[in-house]
Amino acid sequence: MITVENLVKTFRGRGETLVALDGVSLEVPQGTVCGVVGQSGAGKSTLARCVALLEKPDAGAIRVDGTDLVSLSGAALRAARRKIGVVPQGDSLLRQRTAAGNVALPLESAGAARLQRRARVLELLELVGLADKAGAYPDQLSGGQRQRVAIARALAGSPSVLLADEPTSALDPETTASVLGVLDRARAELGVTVLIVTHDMDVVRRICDDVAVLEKGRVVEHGRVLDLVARQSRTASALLPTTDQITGLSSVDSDTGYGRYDRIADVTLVGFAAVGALLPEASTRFGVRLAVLGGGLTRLADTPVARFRVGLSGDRADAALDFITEHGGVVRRATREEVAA
Ligand SMILES: Nc1ncnc2c1ncn2[C@@H]1O[C@H](COP(=O)(O)OP(=O)(O)OP(=O)(O)O)[C@@H](O)[C@H]1O
Repeated sequence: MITVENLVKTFRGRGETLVALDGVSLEVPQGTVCGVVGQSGAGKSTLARCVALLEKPDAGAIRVDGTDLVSLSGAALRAARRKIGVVPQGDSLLRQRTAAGNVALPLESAGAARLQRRARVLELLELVGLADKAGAYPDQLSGGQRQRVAIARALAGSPSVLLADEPTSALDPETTASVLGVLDRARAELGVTVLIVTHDMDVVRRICDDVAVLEKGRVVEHGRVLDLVARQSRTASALLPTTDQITGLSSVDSDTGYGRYDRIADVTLVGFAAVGALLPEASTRFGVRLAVLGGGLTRLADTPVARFRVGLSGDRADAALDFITEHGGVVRRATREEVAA
């Protein structure tokens, strides 16, 4: 488990102080993948650099398995650094070393014996699917393969935390999938806690259990991705299909305000059962006609999630929406003003 408590980091320059992290707190349970997202300049990389112990925060604590790493120095700090594997931003391999040579580097620094090193390097290259590329030089590898070697190198010291700063930037979608697959495997097979800094919400969609949204050095949203999409949140807006503006409803009924539907609502459904069955069941049970006006289906890791804008016609439209809510759907009824707009 990583716990970040009230982290503050400022930079001084040309007479002014820039607050990059303004009291950031975060909890990442062991074995989960947490995405750190936010606009450019929000403080994501600074947070990653502090957690990697490459930057010393002005205040606050970073606890990994209970130990506050900020308070360490000397040999204890060096030992703590080994517990945090870092996949740096961009191309970070040494050109003159083979894939195996790059992965071996941290093991050499730690003084591991030759035979032990060999076995560990092969094991790690196997994990990232590159056992057959042990002797290849970085220039002979694709961008995605180089990134997977960097992940293997970061895992060499058996860290409990793996930190990756924009691991998929500049990669095409297929290569991105293979790199994310490797990070997911590291979590599943080694139980490593993974922190990924990214501006790509698709990375969050595909592998993150948790997400933290940074804005101007502060955490403005943090939690389980599946919990956040089930409410009105920034994460839901960024990850779920957009429900289109209500169109084709020009003849607004002066009594109901809802045009040709008795009710219009945005409905978020999480999980196989809800996505597959809830809307038709509500429609049949309450004798309500239900039309999908917008939105769509997406997938968050292995879980299907849908957000639809629906129009309901029938006397029991409200009862049908209540039924959807009672069965785990998240319903937001459109207001008359929204419909009339
Ligand atoms: N070494 C530094 N010296 C001075 N200012 C810095 C330094 N590192 C970061 N900053 C500033 O701190 C703020 C946060 O930067 P940071 O790189 O952490 O943001 P970010 O969210 O990672 O942005 P990006 O997505 O563009 O990488 C920015 O205003 C940046 O200019």
